[in-house]
Amino acid sequence: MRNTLFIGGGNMAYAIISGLLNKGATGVSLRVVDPSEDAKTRLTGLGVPCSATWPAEFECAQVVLAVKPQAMPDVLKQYEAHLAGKLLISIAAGVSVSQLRQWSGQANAAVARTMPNTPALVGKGITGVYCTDNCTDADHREVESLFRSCGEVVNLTSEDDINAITAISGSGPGYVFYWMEALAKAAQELGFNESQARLLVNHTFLGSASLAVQSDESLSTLRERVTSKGGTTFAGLETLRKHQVADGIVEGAKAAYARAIELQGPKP
Ligand SMILES: NC(=O)C1=CN([C@@H]2O[C@H](COP(=O)(O)OP(=O)(O)OC[C@H]3O[C@@H](n4cnc5c(N)ncnc54)[C@H](O)[C@@H]3O)[C@@H](O)[C@H]2O)C=CC1
Ligand SMILES: O=C(O)[C@@H]1CCC=N1
Repeated sequence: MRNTLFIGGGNMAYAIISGLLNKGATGVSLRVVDPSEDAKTRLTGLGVPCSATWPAEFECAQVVLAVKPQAMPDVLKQYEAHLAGKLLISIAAGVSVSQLRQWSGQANAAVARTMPNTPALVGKGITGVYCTDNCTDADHREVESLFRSCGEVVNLTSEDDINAITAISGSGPGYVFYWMEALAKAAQELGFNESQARLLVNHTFLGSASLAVQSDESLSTLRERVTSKGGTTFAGLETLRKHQVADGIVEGAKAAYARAIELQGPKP
């Protein structure tokens, strides 16, 4: 693995770095630049040096851009002098390749625009990867192995697919936790205490997702297997349908996609 500098050491950088360390990378090949004391404490705890300014002594051919989309223009301007000739690996939602090139002052930068998700923290993430044409085969391999260390990788050939994947798997854990919270609330209303409710919900989602991963059958078939005619699941699902829950999920994902496009701004 190449030496890699992370710009931004917040939640996602922490998740990816944890994955890399779990797969055998060492703090020697990684650095983080982040002015936040919190980030420094957490990353130092992992054995990865984190400094408030660019670590001049650290040589690297690639940087991971892991700051908030709104901070990206200023951050790229701030570090412009250090970025020349480096592979830029962005994880930011709704920040386009052309914006990254413009703000970093490198019209021809090799860029990997990616979209991971928070389950990366436990090695169960999924990351969409789009590489510009001027990325080398070695660049592709580096980016893929970076994200394979924290889960699955899906290679994409169109940049817009990154916005679509943001709406599905990037934001997806947010929708899943929203649903889990609601089911845990129902469990408590039916008399379970908080920790029992959490256990029941955690294992219902974990078990269902594991079953779906291991099964060749469609999601509809798996759902039908649970649903006895005139039984309890049928009653539950009928009520979900009456409340148009499926439509709400589809509309929610579309709203996330629209927001990714909006963050990206007009095409140059
Ligand atoms: N949280 C999520 O589920 C996902 C987030 N992303 C993307 O990851 C990026 C980071 O998100 P989070 O980690 O959630 O945010 P975060 O707020 O936890 O981390 C951002 C970090 O950037 C640091 N930072 C701010 N200004 C800086 C500067 N000038 N130089 C260096 N570091 C600076 C902050 O101190 C902070 O630690 C965003 O662009 C987001 O779109 C992508 C996939 C999933
Ligand atoms: O909500 C966001 O904008 C980021 C990107 C995907 C997940 N979290």
